[in-house]
Amino acid sequence: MTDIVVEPTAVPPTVAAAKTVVDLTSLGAMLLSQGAEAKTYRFALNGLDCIVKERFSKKYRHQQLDTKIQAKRHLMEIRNINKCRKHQIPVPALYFVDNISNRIYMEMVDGITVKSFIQQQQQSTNSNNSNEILIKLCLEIGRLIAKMHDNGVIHGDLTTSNILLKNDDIGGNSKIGELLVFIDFGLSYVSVLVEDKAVDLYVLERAFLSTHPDSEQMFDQVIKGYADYSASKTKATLSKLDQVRLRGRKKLAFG
Ligand SMILES: Nc1ncnc2c1ncn2[C@@H]1O[C@H](COP(=O)(O)OP(=O)(O)OP(=O)(O)O)[C@@H](O)[C@H]1O
Repeated sequence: MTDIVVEPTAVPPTVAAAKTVVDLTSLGAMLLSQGAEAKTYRFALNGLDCIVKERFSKKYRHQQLDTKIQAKRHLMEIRNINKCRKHQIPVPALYFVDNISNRIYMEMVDGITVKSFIQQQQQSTNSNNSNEILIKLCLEIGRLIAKMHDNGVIHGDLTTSNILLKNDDIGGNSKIGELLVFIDFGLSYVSVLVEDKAVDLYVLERAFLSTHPDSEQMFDQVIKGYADYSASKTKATLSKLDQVRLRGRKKLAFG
């Protein structure tokens, strides 16, 4: 049986039906980054500026296992981006999905990572204004994560690199919350368990503290935003977070 791979180019379907997956760079895509599991390209999809995320094989893994893991992460990423979008949690729009090449063609967010933004603000000379902006930003991050959890989505890899901030006049910071976009849902899954929600927050806390010096107060604002979303819905998760932290400290101390 011949595999049919449909490439979203302007070529006629007879030409697009190919036995092998076409290298994106040969279609004019520009490689932006290569992570542990996927490559990210910038690509013009019939004139539409987009990002293509393509999962690649890990040669050290058993091939069948690798294919299974790739397919699962690809599927979870699509499913949970869609779920978030349905519930008005900001994520890129999905334009096209290819389940054979494991490629996701999505909206290109014109902006920077929250990681870079925090670093810029921490170096700013107007520290009062920067603090105010960072407080608003962190409150909103917390609120949106609570909303994601309330809708059953666990991100699985929350870091300040996996949240983007759209380019805008951030100096007029009243709408900073509207500029956030969550990406990288490859490790996401669906769960309503407080344990899973608490671990999701703990992963973000570790990322904050290891990436940004003196960020304890910023993370406190994330927690405040999370709690403010709905005290009744978030209370159990936040008390579980204390237990998860304790476990984390014991693990660090005793291995
Ligand atoms: N929709 C998007 N718009 C703009 N930039 C994006 C978008 N999606 C991803 N990127 C950029 O590509 C980078 C890698 O994307 P992503 O985190 O989804 O892939 P990844 O390979 O899983 O990364 P890593 O292994 O480093 O976690 C992001 O840090 C971001 O800079």
